[in-house]
Amino acid sequence: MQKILIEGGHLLNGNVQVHGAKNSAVALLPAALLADSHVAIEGLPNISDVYDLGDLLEEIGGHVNWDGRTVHIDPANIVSMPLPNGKVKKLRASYYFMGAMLGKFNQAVIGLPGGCHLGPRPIDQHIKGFEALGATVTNEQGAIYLRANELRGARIYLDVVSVGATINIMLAAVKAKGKTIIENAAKEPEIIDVATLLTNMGAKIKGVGTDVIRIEGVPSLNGCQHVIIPDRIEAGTYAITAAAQGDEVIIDNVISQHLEPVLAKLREMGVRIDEGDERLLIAPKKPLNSVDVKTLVYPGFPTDLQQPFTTLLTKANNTGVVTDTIYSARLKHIDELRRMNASIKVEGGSAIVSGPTQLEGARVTASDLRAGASLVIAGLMAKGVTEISGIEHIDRGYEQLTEKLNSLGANVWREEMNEQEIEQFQNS
Ligand SMILES: CC(=O)N[C@H]1[C@@H](OP(=O)(O)OP(=O)(O)OC[C@H]2O[C@@H](n3ccc(=O)[nH]c3=O)[C@H](O)[C@@H]2O)O[C@H](CO)[C@@H](O)[C@@H]1O
Ligand SMILES: C=C(OP(=O)(O)O)C(=O)O
Repeated sequence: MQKILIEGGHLLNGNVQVHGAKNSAVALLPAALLADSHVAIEGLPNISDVYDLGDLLEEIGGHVNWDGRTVHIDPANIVSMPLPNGKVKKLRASYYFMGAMLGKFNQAVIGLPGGCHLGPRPIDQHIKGFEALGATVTNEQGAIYLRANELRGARIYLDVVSVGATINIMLAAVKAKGKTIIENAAKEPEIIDVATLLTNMGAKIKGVGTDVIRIEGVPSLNGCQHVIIPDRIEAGTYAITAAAQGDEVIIDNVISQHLEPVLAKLREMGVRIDEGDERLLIAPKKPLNSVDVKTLVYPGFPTDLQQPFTTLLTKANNTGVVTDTIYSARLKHIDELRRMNASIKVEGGSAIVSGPTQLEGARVTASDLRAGASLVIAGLMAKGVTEISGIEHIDRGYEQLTEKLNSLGANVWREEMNEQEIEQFQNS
């Protein structure tokens, strides 16, 4: 087990390249099993969630070959094998095997998903959608059993705007008989990316990117080639990092429209941002002003950047209020930031950050992926050395984080934890 160490205080300069979107990748891989022949997906990130999903595809008979950042999936021998345990429990997106296997085989047995602990993360809207399409869904000893004689298109209104439910229902509906309409659908760019893959496979989907998606079922789907979109959350993390500790940082492979609410908030804080062709230049030349931030469904401010942004606010003048309306309990980074001298109060579900404070290096634990990112940014800003445990969460979503930061001038490294540290971490 490893930890990340950061010697803070170095000013960051230079270029950083963004990888393919984690939250697309983790849906594109299960979606590929719906095809009858070879699917190639280009630009995948080297992160543990992606490898775990590749392993799950192989467990059910898929042939998965990596050629650099391109994965080739031959789904011809995939069978409807139950996936009740093992890697499905490691990540959230294993739930996409429910929709994809139900769509392909009219049945699936998938363990309840893992992923970041952000408070309750129900999947009732996924199940509502599967049932509307004609499936019987039961929860037996922690695994979801889905069975249908045949899937039939239906009109499904989502009670909650959900990325996962929108994609999962699309995956199940593309081969259902007749028309499916998903109302109150989520509009995230990753949903459009998955619909693009499915359309290239021969699916008939209209309206993605709006809150009404219409799907006309087709009997079969073919193989295809697909290029993944850039990861807006990784790009946003580097934009926030640059605002916190940068001189001039250029972020390459960005669709800046995907980051509008984050760039707007950074500009409101006084950060200079130049938008170029697939790149952003971030240059925080002046003292930062605090802002309030409220997370919302896309195109609002993304919950996945709330924790990193909270860290940035510790450097700004005055008080900023951060409210996460998607995951009100996504606050586990706050205690760790306080250990580093941040002045943050939690009141009524909002984090009230008073600044500016000089953060100080400390031993802290990443409880989830973006809490990890927020602590890394804090470590870069802090005086002294910060030690972060729980970094397997960070590796779920950030490729070569230490290498990328060091290329910008940071001093970040990994070390093996000793037995006592592992014990402390496991008891924390
Ligand atoms: C793999 C992946 O893409 N993960 C992203 C996805 O997670 P995920 O797809 O799990 O998140 P959802 O969009 O489904 O969740 C949004 C909100 O809806 C609630 N909800 C969701 C489903 C449901 O059946 N019932 C229900 O009540 C959730 O508790 C949450 O409050 O979107 C989240 C919100 O942008 C991001 O933080 C995650 O990074
Ligand atoms: C919450 C996240 O991921 P997951 O849904 O995969 O746990 C995230 O990417 O911030």
